[in-house]
Amino acid sequence: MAGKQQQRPLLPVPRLATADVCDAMGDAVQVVALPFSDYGGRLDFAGPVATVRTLDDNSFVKSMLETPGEDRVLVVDGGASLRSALVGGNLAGLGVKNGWAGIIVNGLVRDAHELIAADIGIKALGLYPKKSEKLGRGETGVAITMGGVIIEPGMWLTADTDGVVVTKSIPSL
Ligand SMILES: O=C([O-])CC(=O)C(=O)O
Repeated sequence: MAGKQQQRPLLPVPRLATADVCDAMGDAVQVVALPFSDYGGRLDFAGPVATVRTLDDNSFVKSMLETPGEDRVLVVDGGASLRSALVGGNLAGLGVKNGWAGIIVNGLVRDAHELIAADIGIKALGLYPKKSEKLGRGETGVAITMGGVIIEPGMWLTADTDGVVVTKSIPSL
């Protein structure tokens, strides 16, 4: 008897697909070309960008997530460091509580089982069990360069399982 074929779970249809944004807006779209994986409970998220730049210190990630998110996306340039996790279950929970749409980390995160249960988008380069320092290093509200793209606060970011794209303003398709 033939066994039942195992099917991969269906992905939700994005409200605004990054592929459609790319097709419709051409050169006005920049793809953040980094090998992100999804860790949050939301696979599909978008909003105005807020930025943090830091290295192995998540003080500013926390202080930003403590402010009202207003459906923004926090983009964290962690310098692609593989030495510590910049976001875990507590910070993800803060992001949910304060109304952030998502967190994108050019670096690592931890507490995968908590992140997946959090109603927020979280993309990062990978997982790592050790937390970062909290010594107040870093800056916020600055232009950052990630995946070959300059990302400035106030730009519009669209993310889904295909990837991450930024545009100067909200895409109109
Ligand atoms: O506290 C940290 O540095 C990161 C973390 O584990 C959390 O957000 O729960």
